[in-house]
Amino acid sequence: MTDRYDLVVIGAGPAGYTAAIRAAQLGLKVACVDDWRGPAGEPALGGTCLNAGCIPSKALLETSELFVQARDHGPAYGLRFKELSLDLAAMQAHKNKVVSDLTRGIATLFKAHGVTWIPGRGKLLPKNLVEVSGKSAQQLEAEHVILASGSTPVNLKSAPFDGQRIVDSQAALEFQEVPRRLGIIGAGVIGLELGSVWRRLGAEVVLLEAQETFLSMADEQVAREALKQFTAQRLDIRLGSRVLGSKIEKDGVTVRYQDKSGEHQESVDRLIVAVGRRPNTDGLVSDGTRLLLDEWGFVHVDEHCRTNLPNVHAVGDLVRGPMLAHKGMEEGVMVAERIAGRATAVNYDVVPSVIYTQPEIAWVGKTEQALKAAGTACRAGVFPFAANGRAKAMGEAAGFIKILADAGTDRVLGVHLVGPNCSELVAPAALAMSFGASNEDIMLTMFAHPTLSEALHEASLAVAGHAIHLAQPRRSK
Ligand SMILES: NC(=O)c1ccc[n+]([C@@H]2O[C@H](COP(=O)([O-])OP(=O)(O)OC[C@H]3O[C@@H](n4cnc5c(N)ncnc54)[C@H](O)[C@@H]3O)[C@@H](O)[C@H]2O)c1
Repeated sequence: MTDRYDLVVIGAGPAGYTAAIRAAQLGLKVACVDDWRGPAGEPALGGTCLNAGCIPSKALLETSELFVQARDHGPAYGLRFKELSLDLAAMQAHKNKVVSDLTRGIATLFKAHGVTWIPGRGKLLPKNLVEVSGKSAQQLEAEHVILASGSTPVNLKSAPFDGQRIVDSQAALEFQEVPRRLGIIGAGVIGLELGSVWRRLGAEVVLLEAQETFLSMADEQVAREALKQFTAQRLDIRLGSRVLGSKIEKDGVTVRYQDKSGEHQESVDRLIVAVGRRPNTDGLVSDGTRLLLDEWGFVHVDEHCRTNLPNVHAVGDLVRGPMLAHKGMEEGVMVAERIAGRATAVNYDVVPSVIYTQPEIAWVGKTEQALKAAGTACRAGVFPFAANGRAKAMGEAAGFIKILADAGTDRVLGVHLVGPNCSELVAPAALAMSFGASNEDIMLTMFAHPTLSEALHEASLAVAGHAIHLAQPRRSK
């Protein structure tokens, strides 16, 4: 028998489950097909983000940061304890509980909204039929289909995953002991976050990064400050290092790489490969279904996430743009609303990015170098956390907030942050930008004292040349 739905979503990561819930809220009959299996082989909702990415990594980042705070700063803050030790099994158990609570939460939300969850692998056939394989094998008829099958880590030929010594970002969350020496290929978002976790817990960490420029997607001033802080934490970041090959030994891995000075070799206990992710399009559609991909292998879509096939949309990591859960979620909402007849759009100019290291790195809008390259004249205001009372009280006064405003119109074009809680502080900046705020709008807003967010206010005053808590302000009216 073939069940009929208004909408079938393939993939229950943030983009897919959000689309399914929003469509159900709008009165559509919705099914969501997903093949993720949890640690005991049970079907689990939430995709990579909840099960093996954003959420578990944040649990480990939080605990490892608490450990460092207590070990390195506790005594200076007047905290005395006999001995601080790490119970890695308990740390992992905490992380696993956070994950299972949240994935079960999605199941509850599906139930509450009347979304039918079908565990199994979905494949799009011609005429919007969806074939589900696995235990619940069946065919579904769909008026609309949303493809949201996500992405998987890129496997390098020079260092292929073996699941034990050479691992991807998922396996790197499951280490049952702290590696003595950890190698990471790629000093991007994942490399830096996972490197931070294991460095804080005592591992020596070497990151091999092919690019000569550190964090080339970030504002240069932010990247420079972050590199300074990470180097002080003894994250050994080697830029311009191209991996040539690797060899798994009895008790570790040897990596061969090349930089300007020649060929080198590095021996580590474990090697994490974090060189990007690729869209999951393998087996997503049948041979007879002519779904158009772009030149990088992403599903080709327009600004409203429409594919070349009638009534078939694609969202999240499967399509162009940054591979960020929140970008996928907004696309999911947009597509669900458009299917239900609303004229919703995503504002791709205001997508916040965050790297959850310590200090945290975040930005929204354009970098100073991108504005320069485009010939857009802008005014910059920078305010350091060293002059913010709350950051001082927290003992986390490194970093700054930088605002870039159009020199002619005063409109805020970019906000760049490095420092404590910047993952949260980027939200008011994104809010201001999504309302098309001018720098003066931020200047005229009252911020609570003493808070970290005052640094955002002071950065806006610095754009105009009169930050209150800067010793050497520019003279201005
Ligand atoms: N906090 C977050 O928002 C978050 C967290 C995790 C992942 N993600 C997303 O997931 C995706 C994947 O993350 P990622 O860190 O793997 O990718 P990334 O693109 O952020 O970083 C990969 C890095 O690997 C380098 N690289 C590529 N090939 C290499 C090679 N052969 N040798 C050495 N270096 C090499 C690249 O130059 C780049 O700096 C990204 O799009 C990222 O934005 C986001």
